[in-house]
Amino acid sequence: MSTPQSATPPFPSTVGVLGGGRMGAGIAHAFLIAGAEEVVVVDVSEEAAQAAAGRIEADVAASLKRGKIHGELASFTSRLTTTADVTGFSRCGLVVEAVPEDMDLKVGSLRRAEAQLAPEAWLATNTSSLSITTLAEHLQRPERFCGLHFFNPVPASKLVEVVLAERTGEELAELSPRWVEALGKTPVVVKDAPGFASSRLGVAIGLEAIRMVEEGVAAPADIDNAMVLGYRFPIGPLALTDIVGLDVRLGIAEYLESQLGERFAPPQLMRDMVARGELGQKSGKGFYDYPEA
Ligand SMILES: C[C@H](O)CC(=O)SCCNC(=O)CCNC(=O)[C@H](O)C(C)(C)COP(=O)(O)OP(=O)(O)OC[C@H]1O[C@@H](n2cnc3c(N)ncnc32)[C@H](O)[C@@H]1OP(=O)(O)O
Ligand SMILES: NC(=O)c1ccc[n+]([C@@H]2O[C@H](COP(=O)([O-])OP(=O)(O)OC[C@H]3O[C@@H](n4cnc5c(N)ncnc54)[C@H](O)[C@@H]3O)[C@@H](O)[C@H]2O)c1
Repeated sequence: MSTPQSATPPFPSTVGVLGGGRMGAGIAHAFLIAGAEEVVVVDVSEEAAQAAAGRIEADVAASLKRGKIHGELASFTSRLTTTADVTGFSRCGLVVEAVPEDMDLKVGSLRRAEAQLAPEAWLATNTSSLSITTLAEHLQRPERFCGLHFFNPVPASKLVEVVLAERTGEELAELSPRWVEALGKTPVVVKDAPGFASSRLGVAIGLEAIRMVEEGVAAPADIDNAMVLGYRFPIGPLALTDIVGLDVRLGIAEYLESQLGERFAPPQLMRDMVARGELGQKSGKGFYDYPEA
């Protein structure tokens, strides 16, 4: 996958990202390497904003090393602003929200972002599962809001789900898939439904794999190998849960349980691991160990 770098990308020239964690950093990286004039990442504190800058720089450096993009590191990072000051969004034509998967937190964060935006600017959420229609009910301009669901790891993923809510306007429905294509990715347009087209299936497999560990059916590596070698998954469901983050998947599962019933009830083992801080790759321990984290 090589990313096009056109002089005038068909997305707003200044893009904001709210929450510069695993996904926010990836989203910032995607817009930077596709030619955004400026990407403004707002996180909860100056310290968190600094950490976001480090993640984005590492993503850009990895893409350079892999030969996916060309040029000096500074030619990308000089277009990046990371800050705790949400007023930076006032110069953005599009803001993508990527704070943790919690309805109340997302509502508050989206409202805070929208309050800074020019009336003609667009707003999107990277939620994995939450109802875009419900989120939109809390906004002043629901017609300028949609879901842009990026996949992890963003630099390696070719997919973005575009989720259209009941009140998403026609102009945004037309524009948003074109933005995704300009990032060198493929848009899949889905109706607003819990877990959309992807998380509902992906989380179901991940939760079942955790229940199998809980029941002692097989060791994590054997469950993963069964799916990698038997079903040709690129990575096993437990290794993937470690990459996504157990806390992230727990948030998604809790919401899907509330909407779709007990088949999405998070296993006790998952709750216990999250309570112990075993969040996967980012914390150094999940179903596997990551000594370098
Ligand atoms: C929870 C949410 O709501 C939804 C989600 O996001 S769920 C998670 C979905 N994600 C997945 O299922 C991930 C599936 N697994 C994978 O894609 C792969 O296993 C993996 C990319 C994680 C690692 O793959 P692996 O083979 O070990 O690494 P590697 O061979 O180096 O990379 C595979 C491809 O990704 C590219 N890539 C990986 N990291 C990259 C990076 N940082 N920058 C640019 N490209 C990268 C590689 O260049 C390679 O592409 P190529 O074949 O065109 O050269
Ligand atoms: N991890 C994944 O694989 C994945 C994939 C696709 C979508 N998502 C979704 O993306 C979102 C973020 O997930 P993540 O994995 O990047 O989480 P993360 O924990 O890595 O990052 C969250 C970031 O948000 C920041 N934050 C918290 N509260 C904030 C606030 N009030 N204002 C601004 N920033 C705030 C945190 O400091 C952190 O930097 C979630 O909705 C998740 O469901 C995650």
